Amino acid sequence: MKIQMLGTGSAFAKTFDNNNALLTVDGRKLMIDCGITAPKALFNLGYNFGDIDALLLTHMHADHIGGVEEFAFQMKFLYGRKPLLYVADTLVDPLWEHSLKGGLQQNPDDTLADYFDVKPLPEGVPHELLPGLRAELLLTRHIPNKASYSLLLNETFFYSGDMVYDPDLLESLVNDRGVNVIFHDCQLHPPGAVHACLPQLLTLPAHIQRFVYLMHYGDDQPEFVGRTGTMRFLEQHAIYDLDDLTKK
Ligand SMILES: Nc1ccn([C@@H]2O[C@@H]3COP(=O)(O)O[C@H]3[C@H]2O)c(=O)n1
Ligand SMILES: [Zn+2]
Ligand SMILES: [Zn+2]
Repeated sequence: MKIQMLGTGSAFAKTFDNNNALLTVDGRKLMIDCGITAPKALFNLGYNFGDIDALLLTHMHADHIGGVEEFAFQMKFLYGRKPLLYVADTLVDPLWEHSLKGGLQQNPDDTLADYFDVKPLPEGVPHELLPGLRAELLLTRHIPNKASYSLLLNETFFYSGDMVYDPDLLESLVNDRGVNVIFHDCQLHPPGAVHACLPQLLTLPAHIQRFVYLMHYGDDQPEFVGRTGTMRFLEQHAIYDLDDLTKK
């Protein structure tokens, strides 16, 4: 599996694009989240929406879903096909009713299914998204009373949707489930009200920090290089082979 971050920025970052990712497995591509900057980021990297087989959404903030309307319209009117859309079963209805309907609805009975092959995912149940790519959604804490999901990919790769610091979860993923790569959102400055912040992540024990790669950071990230313990920053646009990350 290869993973390329289309962006590694926080919601308000301007020098980094939204924290969205492109996974390639056996020649097929799945996007994790599709924020406001995703259409331009894909274009700048030489891709287009026609290259994408499936989209997986973590939660309903614009840096994660703000590009979905363009994705849907391009697939319908430029590429003439419905991509797979994986989203938590609890978010299917709000995604359409609260975020997409205003732009995408053309006829009164239009739904998300007019644009996507919608695959609602229950929490905690592993599912094959593409051949060779399995995912389990984990409900993780982000905004009170607003569902947000993190991802356990192919059993050992944890990818945080936006989430607060949850050391118990990280400990149990590593100790009990064999997770050996953790991509984690990281707010550089405290307090970590809705995201884990760097001072909190720096308190993780060394045997966890060595698996952690930081993403979803602010524009002043360059000032923090070398100040992240044994955790490393992900670089947007770099292509990482998961096998290489697990060997480090
Ligand atoms: N209760 C909240 C809600 C939102 N926010 C900020 O708005 C951003 C929305 O995208 P995000 O990536 O989840 O990061 C959120 C916070 O920066 C915040 O700081 N506190
Ligand atoms: Zn975000
Ligand atoms: Zn968020």
